[in-house]
Amino acid sequence: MILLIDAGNTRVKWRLTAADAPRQAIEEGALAHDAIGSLASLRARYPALSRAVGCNVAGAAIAAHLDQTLAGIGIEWLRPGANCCGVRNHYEQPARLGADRWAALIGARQLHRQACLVVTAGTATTIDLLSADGEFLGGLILPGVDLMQHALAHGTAQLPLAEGRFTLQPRRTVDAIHSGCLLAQAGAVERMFRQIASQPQAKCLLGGGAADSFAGLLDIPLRRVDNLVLIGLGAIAAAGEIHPQ
Ligand SMILES: Nc1ncnc2c1ncn2[C@@H]1O[C@H](COP(=O)(O)OP(=O)(O)O)[C@@H](O)[C@H]1O
Ligand SMILES: CC(C)(COP(=O)(O)O)[C@@H](O)C(=O)NCCC(=O)O
Ligand SMILES: [K+]
Repeated sequence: MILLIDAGNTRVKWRLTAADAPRQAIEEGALAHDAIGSLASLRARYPALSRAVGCNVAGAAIAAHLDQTLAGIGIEWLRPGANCCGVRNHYEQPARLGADRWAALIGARQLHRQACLVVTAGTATTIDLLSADGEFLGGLILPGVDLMQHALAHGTAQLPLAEGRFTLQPRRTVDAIHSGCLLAQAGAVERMFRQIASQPQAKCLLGGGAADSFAGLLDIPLRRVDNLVLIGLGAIAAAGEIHPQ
């Protein structure tokens, strides 16, 4: 039994799987950073749990807390490399790519073996290009929806942090902010998708906590897939492409 862990800047997503069936969740969940300790109960409830494979982009303190919580098992942390599970990493410095982005690309490759735009709407939004041959060609990082709205509220005198409604012709401040932040996300996605739109069966795979806030604005071939990172980690673990520390 393997515990897959995706430690993002807002939430830690986790999935317990059988070693030979990484896509079937025995149990899964998402935790706020201050609830990481609750993962310790999995060891008592699942004595067969023998491995943990994770990626962390939330900093060393979160990694240390997870390592401490799962000390009896030992977490094998993913470090992006040049190649893994049929995906080639064209980042100038491959190891500098976010491990979540790397795992999500590998997860996407498991699900769609044509040209693909891998979009994760998390704390930040990432928009990554994967060729039909599994080449990671590069991608964007932009503030997530929430971060955009917080930036406006904190960076200006008059803009509130308040819920607005989406409209194409906003006539209220809160709607202007909400609509601007959502269209910024959708615009970046649709603009990047143009690079692969003409390729056969090109598709956008969209996941992440904020995905549903703008998925409906996207006028491109789309598949909503949450937890691409966990799917990728499962594939990496099953392929033996992550090496115990
Ligand atoms: N229902 C929602 N509508 C819009 N944004 C949401 C919603 N639920 C969560 N979010 C946002 O999603 C982000 C967290 O998503 P997640 O994929 O867990 O991020 P990360 O991987 O960065 O931890 C946060 O910015 C949060 O505000
Ligand atoms: C861009 C990210 C912050 C996204 O993380 P998240 O929003 O999922 O917490 C993360 O992938 C990261 O820290 N990347 C490292 C820099 C890079 O990918 O170039
Ligand atoms: K930072």
